[in-house]
Amino acid sequence: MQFIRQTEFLLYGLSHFTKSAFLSRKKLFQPIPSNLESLHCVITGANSGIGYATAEALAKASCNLYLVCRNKERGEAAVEKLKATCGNQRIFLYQCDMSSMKQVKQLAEKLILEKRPVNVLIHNAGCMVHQYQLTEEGFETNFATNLLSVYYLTELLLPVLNENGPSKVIVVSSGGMLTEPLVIEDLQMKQETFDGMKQYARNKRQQVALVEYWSTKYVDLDVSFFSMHPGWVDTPVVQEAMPQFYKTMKSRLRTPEQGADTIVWLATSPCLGKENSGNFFLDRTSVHKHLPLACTHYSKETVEKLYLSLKEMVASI
Ligand SMILES: NC(=O)c1ccc[n+]([C@@H]2O[C@H](COP(=O)([O-])OP(=O)(O)OC[C@H]3O[C@@H](n4cnc5c(N)ncnc54)[C@H](O)[C@@H]3O)[C@@H](O)[C@H]2O)c1
Repeated sequence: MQFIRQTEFLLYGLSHFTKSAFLSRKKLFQPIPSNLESLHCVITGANSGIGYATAEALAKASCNLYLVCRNKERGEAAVEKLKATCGNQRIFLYQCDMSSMKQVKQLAEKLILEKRPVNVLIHNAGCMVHQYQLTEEGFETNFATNLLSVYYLTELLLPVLNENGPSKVIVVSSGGMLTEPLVIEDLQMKQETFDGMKQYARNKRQQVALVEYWSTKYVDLDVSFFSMHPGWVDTPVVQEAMPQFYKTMKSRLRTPEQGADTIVWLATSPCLGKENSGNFFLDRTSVHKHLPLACTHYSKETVEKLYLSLKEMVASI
């Protein structure tokens, strides 16, 4: 089955995730407006790659930005560069290691205390760590960064998002999730040989399922939920974590700006709301979450179990 999934994924990716696929679809895209002062956007992992390109496009669109970065110096450099190049002074830095739930909680508390009227939450920070590595709190690192923090920060900021609605939660997932079914047991891969790439793809599938779940659970809140795939993009994470893929695909990879395009569109388009909540996007289009032969479908009950496991894990933080 894994062979079928990988082959199907590769063929689909070569025709949909490359730079040329983006350029052919871009012809239909409308420009992003430049007067979006009413948007208050939190972006995690905002000092490099797709996160930085997202911040740059939103800064040019006059949005208020709260950049969440792990490293203070790199975060400050990103803020200064954005202010200088975009002529937007409403850009603020929040230092947070997203693999630490304690820090994620402090981040949410700070945003609430400072009364930041957040109405867009972009979960962009992500990692693919190949070694089995635990955080200080005892969580496997990929799981903590890619999934648990996404769950936790969203839940903590929901009251703020609702109060300042219509709001959007955007999760930067990955097409790699198409190669994995929804795993809800052994979330930290303790019971099998650790495989960082597999864990990353599982986390990305779990993100997509969680977004779907939130869209039905919080249907009465003034918040919509979206997941997306940026395409195959030339960024540090691809260079470092997937060197062979990077070497083979380098000339076909998208620029970070091209990868950020759908995130920026999701954040800024007034046409997106409850009717599209829970959907998975690629190149400004809602696309399917499963490959035809991959047998990756799951039930709502399964996602609910995942949700409850995550809830239990952060209960004592
Ligand atoms: N590049 C691609 O081809 C591709 C494809 C699919 C999905 N994605 C996703 O896009 C997102 C952005 O990745 P990118 O390609 O721009 O790579 P990147 O390495 O440039 O960006 C990842 C960002 O996340 C931050 N980050 C990682 N761990 C963190 C932590 N514990 N706390 C705070 N920040 C942390 C990094 O510092 C970095 O700024 C990721 O979620 C990634 O999974 C990328």
